Amino acid sequence: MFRILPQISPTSTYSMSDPEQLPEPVQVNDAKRQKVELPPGMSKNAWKKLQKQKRWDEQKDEYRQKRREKKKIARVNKKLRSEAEKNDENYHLQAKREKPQSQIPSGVSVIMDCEFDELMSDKEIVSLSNQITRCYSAKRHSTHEVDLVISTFNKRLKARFEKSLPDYKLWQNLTIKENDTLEELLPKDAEELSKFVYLTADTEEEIDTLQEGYTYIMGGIVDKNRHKQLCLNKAKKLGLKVARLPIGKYIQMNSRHVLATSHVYEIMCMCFELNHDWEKAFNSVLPPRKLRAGIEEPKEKSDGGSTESVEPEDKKGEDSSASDAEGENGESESEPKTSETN
Ligand SMILES: C[S@@+](CC[C@H](N)C(=O)[O-])C[C@H]1O[C@@H](n2cnc3c(N)ncnc32)[C@H](O)[C@@H]1O
Repeated sequence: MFRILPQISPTSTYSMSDPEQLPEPVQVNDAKRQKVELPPGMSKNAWKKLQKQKRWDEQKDEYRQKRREKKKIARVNKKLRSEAEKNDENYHLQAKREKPQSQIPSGVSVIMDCEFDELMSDKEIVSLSNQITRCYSAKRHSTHEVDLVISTFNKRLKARFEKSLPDYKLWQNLTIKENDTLEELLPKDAEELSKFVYLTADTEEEIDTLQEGYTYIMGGIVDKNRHKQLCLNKAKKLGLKVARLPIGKYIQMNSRHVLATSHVYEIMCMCFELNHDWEKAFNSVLPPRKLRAGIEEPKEKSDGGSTESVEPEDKKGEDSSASDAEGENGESESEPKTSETN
């Protein structure tokens, strides 16, 4: 029930008690461009909100039922996948590794550039924090020392660690730069700068070997590739070389070649451990369900593709990654959205 109020303009002089003087209902176009009568006194926005609420009330049971079914299917699939992965030897290469007594210097450094706080949702920040934890674990278990620096470790990312993993301050062999941005960490000398390479899937330039004396930069962002060419453009602005991992050369994937940051770091560690055998390194890190054996790869769409990026699975007991926690469209079930435009 709503009270019908007349629309009063500053020049109106009619009396509220005289129904004869009430203004005519206003005609508006609804979303389907049909003319509908707007109750007098009700704004177009309020009317649209009300219609949306009505639609939601009518459809919510069906929506919830569908969501329950989808979750059930996802649970079954997850179980099947994890059983398949249990039997995959390559994938367990890295999981089975013991922490080495000492590490062989790799001569390579990695920077995770976390200057993208504003571009992520809270769930994506949680996922990124889980990825940093995975990188730290990979670093400690690697036979080779692959130096890792986390730059611009502040805002919600830092808050997440303070709240859920306060022990991170005791982590050794990982350099956390709270206030230094990537730009501030780069050398001013052009020759030195030429040994810094920003890794991105958005280039045709491909890495052959990880070169001693080089620093490889990874974008510390979880975005399901919403922000196309974000890191490529940042690298160009900073005058950095760019390169992608040689995925297509060695393996075939079910989805686009955009990997999660932690997978990229883990692959680099495994590459040293496996005598620069990229194929083995990819197979030991990427879950088998993401790989395709012997099937010809379809051409990627020129707009950057529409398939999902590959997120690492979160460990048991940790928060789920953004891709797991969100619905297919990243929406959550709640009231209908009211961000209508007029
Ligand atoms: C989830 S991706 C970020 C995607 C983001 N839209 C972008 O512009 O890069 C996280 C990071 O992992 C690294 N990465 C992902 N896939 C890669 C690939 N195929 N080759 C090289 N680096 C890759 C990049 O450094 C990238 O910034």
